[in-house]
Amino acid sequence: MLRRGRGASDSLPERATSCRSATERRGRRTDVLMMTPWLAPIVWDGSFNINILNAQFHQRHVRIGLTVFAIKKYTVFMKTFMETAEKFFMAGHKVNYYVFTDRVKEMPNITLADGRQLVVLEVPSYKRWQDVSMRRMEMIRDHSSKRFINEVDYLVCVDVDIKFTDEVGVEILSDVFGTLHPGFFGASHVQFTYERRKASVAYISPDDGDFYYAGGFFGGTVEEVYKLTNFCHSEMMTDKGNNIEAIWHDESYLNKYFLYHKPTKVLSPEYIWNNYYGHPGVIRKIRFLGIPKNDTAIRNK
Ligand SMILES: CC(=O)N[C@H]1[C@@H](OP(=O)(O)OP(=O)(O)OC[C@H]2O[C@@H](n3ccc(=O)[nH]c3=O)[C@H](O)[C@@H]2O)O[C@H](CO)[C@H](O)[C@@H]1O
Ligand SMILES: [Mn+2]
Repeated sequence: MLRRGRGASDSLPERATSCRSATERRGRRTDVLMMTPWLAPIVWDGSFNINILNAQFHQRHVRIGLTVFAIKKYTVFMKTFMETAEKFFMAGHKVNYYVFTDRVKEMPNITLADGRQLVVLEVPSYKRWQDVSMRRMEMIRDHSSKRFINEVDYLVCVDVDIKFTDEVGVEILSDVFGTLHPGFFGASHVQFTYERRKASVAYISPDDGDFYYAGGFFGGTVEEVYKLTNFCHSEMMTDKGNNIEAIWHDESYLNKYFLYHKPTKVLSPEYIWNNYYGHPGVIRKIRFLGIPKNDTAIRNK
């Protein structure tokens, strides 16, 4: 029988306090922008309670696909990428690694935790590194409709020359999300390195723009990632037909997409940091860190 005496009501404040305490102990973030002007959350350390979020996503039995490309010499990054992902990426959830490569034999042999599997997808390579980078959009699009839609709920699409250095969990998941580029989160939109030549379909006027998003970390539901990658690939093909290529390749087209299709969640640069930018105080956690590479030694090889 349901008791409505003192005992029951006494336990309520206690439970409420324990839910609030994690955020309250750390204090509210007043040092960073926490919400976009279209009311999408911006995810910073201290802005969420991972236990509540984990419980919600476990209830939904969510399945997450992590797409990564290791074409030609970039296979050297795979071991560290996988080892650190096993430690920090979506621990405790169902994860499929989708690794696109032209060198299947060079894939590392790593023991995965329960509920996680590696799917190696053999794909062609391109001569120019810019084409390798840009064609990711086409390949993610094609596999989204053919395969990913049947296997996972969300896709997270990232660069390979990176390691996980702290937890990246379900707090990032939303219909469609992008990540603030570490070089521009404090900058004004006129300083963003959007494509500024009107001849390119990736052009963004100096009057426009919300944020500058990094090409190396975006995602969303499979349906939304299909729309995003389809847009970016089609726009790249239009430019190619007109003999123009946007200044920062896929990243420029991604920024154009997000200008007109606002992300439903925005990740702080904690999720794509690079030590090249030092260590400002607002970055309390570095979760995903670029590995310094010698571009001339590794690109186009
Ligand atoms: C962290 C970040 O935001 N990175 C973006 C940035 O440059 P990056 O300088 O980080 O580009 P990059 O050299 O890492 O290339 C992008 C990705 O393409 C793949 N790759 C590339 C070449 C190759 O031979 N083999 C291969 O596998 C690999 O997964 C790599 O991580 O700008 C690029 C476009 O200029 C992309 O938008 C990247 O996502
Ligand atoms: Mn990279």
